[in-house]
Amino acid sequence: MTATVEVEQTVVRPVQFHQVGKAFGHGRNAVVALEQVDLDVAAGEFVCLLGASGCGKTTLLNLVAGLDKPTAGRIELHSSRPAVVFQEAALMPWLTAAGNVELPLRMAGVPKAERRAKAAELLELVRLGGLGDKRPHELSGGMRQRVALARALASTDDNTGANAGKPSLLLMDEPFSALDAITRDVLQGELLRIWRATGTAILFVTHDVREAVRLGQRVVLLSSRPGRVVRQWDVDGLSGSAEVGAVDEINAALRKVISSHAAA
Ligand SMILES: Nc1ncnc2c1ncn2[C@@H]1O[C@H](COP(=O)(O)OP(=O)(O)OP(=O)(O)O)[C@@H](O)[C@H]1O
Repeated sequence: MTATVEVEQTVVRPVQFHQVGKAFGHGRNAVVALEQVDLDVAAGEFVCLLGASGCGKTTLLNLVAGLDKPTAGRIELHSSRPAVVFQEAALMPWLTAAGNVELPLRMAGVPKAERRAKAAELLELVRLGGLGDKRPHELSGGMRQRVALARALASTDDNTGANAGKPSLLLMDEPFSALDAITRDVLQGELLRIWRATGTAILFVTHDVREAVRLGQRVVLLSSRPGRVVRQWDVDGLSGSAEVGAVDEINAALRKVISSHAAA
């Protein structure tokens, strides 16, 4: 008699949503922001989350970041501490650029010399080498977002203690939408370079279909309130007419989602 041993191939997924719901308030006045959301992000994957205004994108990121708790379903997190990059850089104005990047390392108890070296390395990565002693008001909007990105990478890079061996996950909430078109275009390219260099998974929220298709490997469309996953597209490596075709198709689906909500 032969025994069969089944070896389970477990793919590490930094985050997995199982039928997640989130309601604010109670009873008749409750606002259901998310309903039955099933979503996962693989290690190193770049996922863009798209949806109309108010469909629950920020709520979803807040749940992953642990800033809020679901009211239904379950979220499995298998990543080092996720960090969020917001629309506004939200830097500490009294700290230098390097001091801001060092902050999460300081809070994690990383010794001074080590965190200085790490901050310098990350500022190089976001092409701000040599500007570590500048304060936020001395930097442009695009530069401040680069500092915010370096700070988030410092936070997710913590691979010690309970985080050892876990994949990193970066959460980005419309990080470039307050920037001018040229700076946005440059930073999108920079983000792709940094994503490839670091291998971190990214969950990126945007309103902009073009941005989602340019950056993401997968685009996930949420319905209008309550937010649910309506459709997903594999957009990895698209270029030329295939990229334009994907943008048109996703734009049409987004418009449909928005108009069905408006008619409700
Ligand atoms: N703390 C809260 N209390 C009550 N309602 C909330 C709260 N936070 C969010 N909401 C509601 O939940 C819904 C989803 O909000 P959320 O900010 O997640 O949407 P969004 O898709 O990120 O919107 P936008 O694209 O405009 O930033 C909205 O109707 C919002 O008013």
